[in-house]
Order: sequence, then C-alpha cells, then structure tokens
Amino acid sequence: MLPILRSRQLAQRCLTQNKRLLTPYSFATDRHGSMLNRASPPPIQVLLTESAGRGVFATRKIESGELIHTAKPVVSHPLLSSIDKVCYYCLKNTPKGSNFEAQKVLFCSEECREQAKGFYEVEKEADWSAFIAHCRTRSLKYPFLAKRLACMVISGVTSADSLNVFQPALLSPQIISQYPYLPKQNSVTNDISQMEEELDLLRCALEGSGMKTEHLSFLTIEWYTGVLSRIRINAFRIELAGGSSYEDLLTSAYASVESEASVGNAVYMLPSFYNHDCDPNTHIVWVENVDAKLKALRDIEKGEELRICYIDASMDHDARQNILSSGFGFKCSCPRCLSND
Ligand SMILES: C[S@@+](CC[C@H](N)C(=O)[O-])C[C@H]1O[C@@H](n2cnc3c(N)ncnc32)[C@H](O)[C@@H]1O
Repeated sequence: MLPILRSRQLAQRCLTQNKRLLTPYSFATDRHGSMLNRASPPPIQVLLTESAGRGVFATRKIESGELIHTAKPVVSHPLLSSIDKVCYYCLKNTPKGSNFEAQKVLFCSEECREQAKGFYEVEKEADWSAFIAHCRTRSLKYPFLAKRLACMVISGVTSADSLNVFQPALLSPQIISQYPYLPKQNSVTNDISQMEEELDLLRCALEGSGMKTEHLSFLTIEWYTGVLSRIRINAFRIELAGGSSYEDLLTSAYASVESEASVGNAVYMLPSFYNHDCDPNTHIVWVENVDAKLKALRDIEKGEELRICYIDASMDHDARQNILSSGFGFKCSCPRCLSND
C-alpha cells in the first residue's frame, strides 16, 4: 500500500538520485487509467531503472509545486467503515439521504451512479453478507478491490488480466492481503487456504445471483492470488485532504497521520510505476475524491526519476527499513537511508 508523504520539512529537502535511463517501457492507458489532463501530455515517461524495476522519469524540467498529472483509478473501493459516508464510486464525502442513494450505498451524483453501472449492476444482484463478514472479522481491505474487479470483468468493462501490467508482490501469501500497518495483535494470517475460502465466498455470492458458470470461469485461485498480490504492492490508501491550496494539502495530509482519515483504497495505472524514496521529490494527493494528483515537491531536472514516499517518512531509519522490507519486499537504498538518517 502506498500512502502519502506527510512531512513539510521533507518536502523541502533536495536530494536527487541519478539513474541511468534504460529501455523505455511503453504503457497503455485504459479508460480507467487514463490521465485527466488531456490538453498536453504529462512531462514524464516510464523507463527501466537500474535496481528498482520500472520507474517514472521527467521528460523536461518540472517546477516545484507543479501539478505533474492527475489519474483516475483502475479500480477503487471504500473502506467498510466509510460505505455510509462516501460515494461508492468516487469516494467523495457524501451526506446520507442524498437523492442518489441506491440500496445500502451512496452515490454523490447521477454521473457517479451511471459510471458505477460497470460493476454495480452485477454486484447488487448478489448477497455479499458472508463475504463481507469474512473480511470484516479479519480486517481485510484488499478482497473488496478484487470483488469489484471481478464484477467489472463480468460486466465487460475491463478484462480479467487488467492488473497483469503491475508488479506482483514478492511476498509470502501470509502477508499478501494484509493491511501493512495493522498492529500485530490485530493481524490475521491470510494464507492460501484462507484466500481459497474468500474466493469461494466470492463465487458463491455471484452464483447465487444466477450468474452463469461460463461468466465466472476466470475466477480461479491463480487469478485471485495474482490480483491480490498486485493490489498488495500497488494499491494506495486514499486520504481526502479537502483543502484547495497546496499548503492546505500538505497541512491536512500531515494532520491525517493522527486521524487515520483513510476512506478507501485504489489502484492507478501511472502512479503505480512511481518508485519509493524516503526523501521524495513528488507527492500524491487526493483533494475531494479518488482522482489522484501528482505534484512536484521541489524542482526536478529533465531525466531525473520521480519518486514518492510509500510510508510515513517521519519514522526513523530502522522503522522505515523494516516496513519497506516486510511490507513491500525491498531494501531501501535511497540517499537518505544510505546516509543512515
Ligand atoms: C509500486 S511498485 C513501483 C513500480 C515498480 N518498480 C514496477 O516496475 O512496476 C513498487 C515496487 O517497486 C520496487 N521499488 C520501489 N521503490 C524501490 C526502491 N527505492 N528500491 C528498490 N525497489 C523499489 C519494489 O519492488 C516495490 O515492491
């Protein structure tokens, strides 16, 4: 899971990493992963790095504070605790009693209700109570993204392999579907047999709604574990900042460390190619809904890699290394870690 940078001081530091640019990686954006700003292409490209797989690089100088690009999610889902507070499609705060309510979920606008048809027409026919109870008792978030993706595949708005472009987690099955920052006493092992149980519950809900078996043939354990493993590494925790200025965004993002203001989770196309740095030059923020904004934290030179911070950068060296190693499967060798800061 990739949370947001919270520290104002860190935003001011200016360390860059010179990475040799290797083979360009050409990516395709689908209708969910497409960028909002179509007027001019964003000043970035995805290339191979020397040691961190693919990464995002500047194609021109980017000014501090510049909005680099925006992105819509490939798949998103509110937290169970937010279902009665935010739009079921775009995660915008939505007062109960809105005209756009549908059964037990809320939509902030007719447009979102329309957009949600891509999964909601399938989802609303099924009884999800057993699946929800399973996830609720284990504090699991990611299976809801897999469930929504499954409904999108069935209704034909996306393909079963739509997440295959993302790097899968090189982690044990035990932690693939875990929320990385759960306190130890709350953590529940989710091994393969538990994932099989989840998949059974997902299938049963869909079969119970009268769905034909041939429409569910993609729901294999390989599909489910592959999807969860990619979600595990590439999903962002959405925290709505709600401010309008850049300063507001930084301040409210910082405040949200205390309040754990997460409203949901989402996977994006381009943002998922950003690598991590404990002293990042780029920041991802959400203002009022799930649409992500990537902003420069300082001047970035042409050819420089753009990196965001996946964790709470205010933690000390050892804590950061531990989380990145156990939660993301890599040893961080950013300049800040190398200097033992
Ligand atoms: C969200 S993905 C970033 C894009 C990824 N490099 C790719 O090729 O798809 C996160 C993964 O990238 C790699 N990664 C990100 N930041 C890294 C870093 N600072 N050092 C080493 N590997 C890193 C790790 O394998 C991590 O699990």
